[in-house]
Amino acid sequence: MTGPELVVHRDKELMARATSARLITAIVDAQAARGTASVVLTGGRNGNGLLAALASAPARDAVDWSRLDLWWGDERFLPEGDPDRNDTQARAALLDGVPLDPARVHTMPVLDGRHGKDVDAAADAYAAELAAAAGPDDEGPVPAFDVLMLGVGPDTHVASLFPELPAVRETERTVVGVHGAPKPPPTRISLTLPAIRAAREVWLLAAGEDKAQAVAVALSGAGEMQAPAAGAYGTSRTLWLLDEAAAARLPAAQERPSVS
Ligand SMILES: O=C1O[C@H](COP(=O)(O)O)[C@@H](O)[C@H](O)[C@H]1O
Repeated sequence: MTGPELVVHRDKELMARATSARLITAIVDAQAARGTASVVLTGGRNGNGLLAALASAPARDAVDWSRLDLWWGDERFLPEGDPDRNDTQARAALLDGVPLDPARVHTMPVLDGRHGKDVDAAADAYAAELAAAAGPDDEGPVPAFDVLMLGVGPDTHVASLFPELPAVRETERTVVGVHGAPKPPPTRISLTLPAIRAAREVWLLAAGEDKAQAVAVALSGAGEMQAPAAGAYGTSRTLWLLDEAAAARLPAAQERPSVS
């Protein structure tokens, strides 16, 4: 377990641009060290803002997109192409504009696809895909992702792990079907905390004053059942990337100077 490091940016636009630069560097470094890189994408406003910033960053050409594996931390269980799916939004923001290898874009299953309406079977299938990608050096049935990103919801949810729902209590499975999520749509697929914790680096993204309370709670010793974001950390690094509005309610001891 790694303790959280905080970086506070002036506003959400700057946060998105700085984080896209950080992600480019992380991918290039991983590709230089291991030949390939693996990144877990998040949905939501901050995740899509970051992808849009990356799309317009000149340094994006430093990435070898054909040697990048993309996974998702969670997905809204909706039909393929639905505008509310996280993968649809990620394609529009970035993925359709870069030369990825389609075989390395590991989207989560769709409603009415191979598993019909059975979200639990769909989650099991994604777990099997992750297990097949795990190598002998990886601990357990998930790859050691280079960077796993999580948008933090105003209720402290990350991925589709909502406070007090069974998914956040999962200790064995790496992917679960989520039923009755308080944020629409109610049926989702999510990585679990054990899968998230297999990542080398976990980056938690939060911008805007509606995230300030969640950030303060998660970073003030709350339990992961009440505040799932508190249970998300990486094996090498746990980085909270915030804007000033989201950092506004942190205790003074945790505040960091803004970067411009
Ligand atoms: O529904 C979801 O919400 C969270 C947070 O989204 P935000 O718009 O409040 O930033 C997101 O991280 C997750 O992937 C998504 O499915």
